[in-house]
Amino acid sequence: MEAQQSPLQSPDLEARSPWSTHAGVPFVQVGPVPAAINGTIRLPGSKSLTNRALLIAAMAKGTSRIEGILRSDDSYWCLDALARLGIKVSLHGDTAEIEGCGGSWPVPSGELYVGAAGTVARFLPAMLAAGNGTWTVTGSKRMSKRPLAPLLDVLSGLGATITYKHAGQGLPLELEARGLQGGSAVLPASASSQFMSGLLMAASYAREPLSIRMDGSTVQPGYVQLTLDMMGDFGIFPVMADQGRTLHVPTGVYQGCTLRLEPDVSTCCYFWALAALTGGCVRTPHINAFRSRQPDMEMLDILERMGCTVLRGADYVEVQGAQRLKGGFTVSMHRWSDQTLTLAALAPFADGPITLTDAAHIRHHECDRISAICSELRKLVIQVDERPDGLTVYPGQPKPALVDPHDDHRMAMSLSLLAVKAEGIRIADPGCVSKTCPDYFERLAQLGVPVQFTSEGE
Ligand SMILES: O=C(O)C1=C[C@@H](OP(=O)(O)O)[C@@H](O)[C@H](O)C1
Ligand SMILES: C=C(OP(=O)(O)O)C(=O)O
Repeated sequence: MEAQQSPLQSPDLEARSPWSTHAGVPFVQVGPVPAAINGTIRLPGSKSLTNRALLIAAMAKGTSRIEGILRSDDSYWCLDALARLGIKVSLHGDTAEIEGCGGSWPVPSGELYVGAAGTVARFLPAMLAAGNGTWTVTGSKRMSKRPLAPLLDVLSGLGATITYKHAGQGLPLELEARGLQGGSAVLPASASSQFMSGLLMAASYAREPLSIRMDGSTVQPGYVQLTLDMMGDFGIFPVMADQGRTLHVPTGVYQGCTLRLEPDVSTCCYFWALAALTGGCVRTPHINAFRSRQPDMEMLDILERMGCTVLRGADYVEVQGAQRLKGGFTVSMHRWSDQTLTLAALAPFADGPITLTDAAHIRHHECDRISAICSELRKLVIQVDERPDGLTVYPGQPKPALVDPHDDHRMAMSLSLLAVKAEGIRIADPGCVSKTCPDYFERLAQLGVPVQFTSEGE
């Protein structure tokens, strides 16, 4: 029998794009798996790389060809905003050809909707501010509550005029752009690395060189490195100083180029976890295990620590599961916090408790992720201790329940991992995976995981 339920949160369906899946499907029942899961899974490009590449290509001089883009809600809203700005993009499957505007947006006014995409909400305002025009920027209900003020304060200091449409310094807002002055800026980076990435991407279009100092301890600094790498691909090379805390960005215009994007390592992690949980073997091609800079590559070290075998190649990663997963350790999630939920879902099946720390900022992601995963694990009768910056999950066998992903793709994908090893777990609102992996449940099914979409009462 399912445990007693609390009411489900209603998702913000306006943020689901034409690329989303499972509209109106209330539940999905996943698992249990009858045997080890073995297979090869080819995933599309990283969300982080896709939205960086699309936006930088739009600002560049000349045409860019971006191969292997992700087609999901987050990239849809990025492309939608670019179309409204007058950028010509042609899409052929997973290849985008983009005619860059060289820094002056062809349509200098209008309304731009960023959906629930943190990458678009934090990168686009900076890139708009580097041009000339007046735009209204709106986003999903949750995105309107997520932190944005530190970036907007710096953009105002550099020349933009920002008017907030609601109380507080967030979306929706009107941004009047007159180009960015150069000079120096101090950017608080402890709530999100995306502020720094956004400002960096726009900085070379300032009138003078801009030096940006990161204030406080930067969360997930690896994403700033991804930004610097992508800027380099388009010909702009900031210089680091002060042990990486300050970046000097020269003036200059991005040059259009051709790029093939690496698959999304954050999404790979769910499939690696599937191998770990079932004692199976999952291979993900086209990841360079020695050179990939995607922060969630750190998951592989933890899977090894849990007893899995990881094969690393120049063009693949393969994870082989363990007979019994090992626990009894603490991990700092400061550098790769998107996988906090994945580890919390693996933890009940380990032989000792697992403590996840240094992730207070994920309370401001797609939902309050620490509170949400604790509440859903408790519905499954798994013992958890919640702390301000993380949680401890104790070993246990999940009981049947209906669980709520809180309109968060990573909650849904992580809850599906718990369901793989238990009877009778249903997940509400399966379509929320569309933010980064619209065909997630179909991919599980292709690998042999029982997946059934159901409606109430079935
Ligand atoms: O720059 C990026 O592409 C991202 C940065 C991180 O966000 P925060 O630094 O806001 O935590 C990460 O969680 C997100 O999924 C992607
Ligand atoms: C935090 C995430 O996304 P966003 O880019 O919206 O911040 C995420 O994908 O886990």
